[in-house]
Parts: sequence; structure tokens; C-alpha cells
Amino acid sequence: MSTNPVEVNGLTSVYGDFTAVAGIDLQVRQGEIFALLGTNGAGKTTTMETLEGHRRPQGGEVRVLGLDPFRNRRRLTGRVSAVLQESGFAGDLTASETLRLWQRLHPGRSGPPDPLALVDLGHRADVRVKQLSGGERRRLDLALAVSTDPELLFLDEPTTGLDPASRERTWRILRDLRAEGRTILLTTHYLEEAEALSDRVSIMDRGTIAISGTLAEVVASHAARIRCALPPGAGPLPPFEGESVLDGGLLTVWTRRLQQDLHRLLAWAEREGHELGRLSAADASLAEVFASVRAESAAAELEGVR
Ligand SMILES: Nc1ncnc2c1ncn2[C@@H]1O[C@H](COP(=O)(O)OP(=O)(O)OP(=O)(O)O)[C@@H](O)[C@H]1O
Repeated sequence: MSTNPVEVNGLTSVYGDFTAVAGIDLQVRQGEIFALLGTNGAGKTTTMETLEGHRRPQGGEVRVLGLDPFRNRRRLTGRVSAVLQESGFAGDLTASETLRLWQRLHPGRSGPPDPLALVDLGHRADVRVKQLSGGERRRLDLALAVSTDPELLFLDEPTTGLDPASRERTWRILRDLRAEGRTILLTTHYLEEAEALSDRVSIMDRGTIAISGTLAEVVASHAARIRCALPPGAGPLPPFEGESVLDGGLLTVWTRRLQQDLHRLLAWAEREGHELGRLSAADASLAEVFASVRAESAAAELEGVR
């Protein structure tokens, strides 16, 4: 058996006769931040709920810290912390009272000495929960999660609704938690969050995993793009490895050999004495990969393939 904190093999989850998760594999490695991305209704929440031990899988095998989370929820409590989108703590308690209550509910597990300070809430310890801002409440959730010294954290859209400064602050806290050796699996709809934080990502679509890997691997699965404006009357183009389209004087080359095709273009322009306008060359972005997963999904749905 592998020692990955999260091991999912062939997970299938159904609601009645609807298959929400259709036999996915997922491995989250020790000490990494892993982002589970996906289109709406892709099956992310169902997968997370299964990993958190709230749902019994209908097929496949799920191991969290080596245990079946459905059968061993109590044994995993504290070692695994989940931060959901809605925490539902009593608004009249202060942040520190909430933390003490939480720690009483998890006896025998003590984490960092000052979890509130860890999430930059030390100065708000005596403020009632209902008086905290949305961002501060989400950070309180994180403080509670960390207070049991978890090896593994499940975070459901940890920065949804936060302003850019709060988001950056949460990212810094999550990076610090990773630096301490904790493992984090998060879902997010923000692709820039996945790009900024995660070591590896999976993009889910309609119950399956469309693509998985490090960010570099995922973007490398799609063609890079070269774009430039050509001067009027420019002669025949050089042969590119990738596909080129010339539209109204704007050249686009989609290529998996970016360096080679860029060199060909520049050498050709030099030879012909052309000045290239608005030249850009870049790998695919995660947003482009995601858009293409969504486009393929929409096309498949139109054809009724599932
Ligand atoms: N209790 C339920 N009964 C029936 N179908 C459900 C139930 N919960 C979820 N589903 C369906 O299962 C599929 C997967 O839902 P899930 O919530 O896991 O997706 P998701 O990727 O988290 O979506 P989102 O990004 O929109 O939150 C969706 O088609 C959803 O409508």
C-alpha cells in the first residue's frame, strides 16, 4: 500500500441512478498542495465529501492517511481537518472562545501554541464571531482546522468571496502550512489560485478527471501560441511545426515546439526584412486548458456522449 495521504482508486459515487463520480483515480502526495478544479457539477464536492468520510463510495477504494474514511471517521478526526464553505459557529462567542470550545471537542490534540496568531487574527481574539469580516471568519475556520495539528487539510473553496488582500493573506498561510509538512487538498473555481498555490492539479469534468499533473505538465498538454502582426504584402511564411492561421494580417501559430517555431518566424522576418508587430509567444495558460476541457465537455454533451 502506498503511503500517499490521499489514495483514490476507481472511486464511483451515485445519487439514485445518476453517476456523479465515475471511477476516478487521485493521489495526493505528502506535503503538497493539490487543487481539484472542475466545471460546475463535475463531482468535486461529492469527491471531497467521500474523502471526509461523509459518503460511502459505491465503487472503488478510498484511503485517507491509510484508512477508509467512511469506517474510520473518528480515528481520523483531528489528524484530518476539513474547512467547509459555511462553518456555522455561534456568532455570540468571541474568536478565542470559539477556539477553546473547538479544542475541548478535540481532546488530546494540540497544534500550534497560538492558532489565531498563525492566521493573523491574534489582535481579533476578543471580537465576537458575528463582528468579524467574511475574510476574518474564513481565517478563523482555518485557525480551528490547524488547532488540532492535522497532517492533512481539506479546504472547500477557501478564498471564495474574499477581497484580493485577504486572498493573498490566505495563500501565504497555506504556503506556511505546506512548509510545515502538512498536506492540503483544496477545491477552487479560481484558476489563478491554483496557479499561485498548487504543486499539482486535476481538472474534473462530468464525473471524470479530464487532466491531471503538475502545472507544467498540464499546460504542456496544450499547444503554446505565437502571435504577431505581419506587414502588408509579406511573402510566403516559413514552414512551422505547428498550425498557423493568418487572419487580417494577424498571424497565430499553435505549436508544441515553441522555441523552434519562434526561431523560424524570427529568422524568416530577419531574412525578409519584415518588422513584426505586437509579437507575443507563451505557453498555454491554465485558463486556456480549462476552457478547452469545458468546450470538449459541451461538445460531448451535445452529442449525448456520456
Ligand atoms: N444530493 C444529490 N442528489 C442528486 N444529485 C446530486 C446531489 N448532490 C449532487 N448531485 C449532482 O451530482 C453532480 C456532482 O455534484 P457536485 O456537487 O459533486 O459537483 P461540484 O463539482 O462540486 O460542482 P460545483 O462546482 O457546482 O459545486 C451534479 O450533477 C449534481 O447536480
